[in-house]
Amino acid sequence: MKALKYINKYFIKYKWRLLIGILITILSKILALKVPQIVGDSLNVVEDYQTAKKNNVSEAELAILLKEVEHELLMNILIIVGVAVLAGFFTFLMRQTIIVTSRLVEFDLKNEIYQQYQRLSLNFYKKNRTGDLMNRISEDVSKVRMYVGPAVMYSMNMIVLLAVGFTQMISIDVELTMYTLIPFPFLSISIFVLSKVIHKRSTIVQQYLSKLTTFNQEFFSGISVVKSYGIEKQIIQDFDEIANQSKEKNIHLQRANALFFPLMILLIGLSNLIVIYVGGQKYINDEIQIGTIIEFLLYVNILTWPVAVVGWVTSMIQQAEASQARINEFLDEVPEIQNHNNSPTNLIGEVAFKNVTFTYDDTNITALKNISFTVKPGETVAILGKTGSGKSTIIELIARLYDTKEGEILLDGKNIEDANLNDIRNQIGFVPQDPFLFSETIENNIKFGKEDATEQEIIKAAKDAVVHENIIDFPRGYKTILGERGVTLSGGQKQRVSIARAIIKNPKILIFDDCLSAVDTETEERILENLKKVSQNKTTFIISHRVSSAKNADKILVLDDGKITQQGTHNQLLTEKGYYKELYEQQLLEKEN
Ligand SMILES: Nc1ncnc2c1ncn2[C@@H]1O[C@H](COP(=O)(O)OP(=O)(O)OP(=O)(O)O)[C@@H](O)[C@H]1O
Repeated sequence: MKALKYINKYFIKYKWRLLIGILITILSKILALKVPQIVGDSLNVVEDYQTAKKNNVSEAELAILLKEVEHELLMNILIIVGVAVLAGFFTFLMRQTIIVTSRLVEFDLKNEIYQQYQRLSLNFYKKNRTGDLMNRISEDVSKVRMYVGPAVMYSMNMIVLLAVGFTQMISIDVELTMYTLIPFPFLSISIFVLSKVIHKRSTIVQQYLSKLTTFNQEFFSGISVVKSYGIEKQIIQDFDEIANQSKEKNIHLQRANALFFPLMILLIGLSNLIVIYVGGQKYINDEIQIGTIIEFLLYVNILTWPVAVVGWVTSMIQQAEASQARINEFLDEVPEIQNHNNSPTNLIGEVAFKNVTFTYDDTNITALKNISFTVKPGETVAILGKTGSGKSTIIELIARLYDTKEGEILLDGKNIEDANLNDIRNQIGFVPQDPFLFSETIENNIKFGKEDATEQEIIKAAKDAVVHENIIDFPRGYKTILGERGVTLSGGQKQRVSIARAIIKNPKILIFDDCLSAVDTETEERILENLKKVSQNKTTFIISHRVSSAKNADKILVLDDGKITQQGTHNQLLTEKGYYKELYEQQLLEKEN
């Protein structure tokens, strides 16, 4: 129950609702336990009448007795009906309070996990798979809800029924109660052992469920690769393999689960036999009345459910414990990138790297080696270099997606880690290498950069990104829905919508990570021309493999294996022997051909 302690704060938050629910549960169970007593009394009244009949009581007295018996039976029937109606009403209220509380806690917990997901850094998402993330916020939270709602409700049921039921039984006949109780310790021990097995097996089942979700999620995301390589058969085989393993683990779990009820029924049946045998002997010896035996049999049957539920509730709690432990693992994760400053940071736009060396933790690849450069506010910098030379790493550090351990990154002369994280991200317009668009309208995808953007602003941004003409060609224009259920944009169109999204933010720093790779050189020219206007007073980073994207930049950095090998303007670099000049000549040749 260590992990589930986390949920206590929600019990406190909803204490009144829960307390009322628990009170109602107690009332409804006390009422339900009145029934055996009334049935027992009724039978005893009938038996008294039969005894009187045998004892030669006069006709007149018998007639009066019969009337009394009939009256009492009628009253008892009415009471039983009344109790049933009231108990039903209380059960309804009990669900309305306790089960509704569990839904509220489920909602809160999901929100909490979601907020933590938002806080966590990029590295966390690299280490954990999407299917697993989804499973913990859905499947695992559902398991925890079962603990907060049904488990609490049934536990209360059980405690009240057992406490009140046994008290009533003992008050009638201590010896008979003791005999009736004999099977219960066996029941508790076997439940305990079984629950442990169930806990172990359900943890494994949960892991397999995560595996399946992850597999499917990746398959759906990569559907075009799967289809184009024609590897559906292989995928089906892989899926079958995981699904089969998952099925085996589930069957394994169900085998243990299936033992619960037969075990309960066996031991409860034993209790019934004991009541009939011991009770019967006591009746023969005139120690108890016939109604008492019936009353005991009813008690045993009423107590069957709560005792049977012990096992269910135990396994529910253990499954919730396993799930909450998985949830806590993520909730306890400290975001690698922390905000150390809550006061506002307004960027001017100077960016400087001072002897920055950066190694990725997961791969141990040193992507940047002793990098130093300074970019003045409003300048445009182009970064060129072979693939894997560290270009994207530089801009990921500027957006503080990672923190560097060696060297310093300065924004406007101050260490980037001392700036307000939220503010710097808000003042950076970042177009990633592989742009992601949501299954939403084009308009909303562009507005993502500025929630309150007007229609004019959206059109202006789209025009600057040279995508406006493409958008208005769609029948629904800016209202065209993208993604799974909508239109699929070409690679170049996606890049340009993504550029519009960055431009509309009107940020202080604009970053384009090789985002013109999928557009033809003519469109590239037009975009770059527009960007000249847009990026006035904005520090702009353009990562590219093309000289055409870099040639107008105020400064060009050439990277090789994490080091800056050349630095200067287009004209300066053309006078030097090196990667830039080679690239220029090679691309010039390609153009001519
Ligand atoms: N998230 C990451 N985790 C671990 N290693 C990474 C990560 N991202 C990049 N690397 C490694 O760091 C090195 C530099 O990568 P980076 O993406 O910065 O290069 P790049 O110049 O932008 O390449 P490209 O032109 O292909 O985009 C590469 O060796 C790469 O494998």
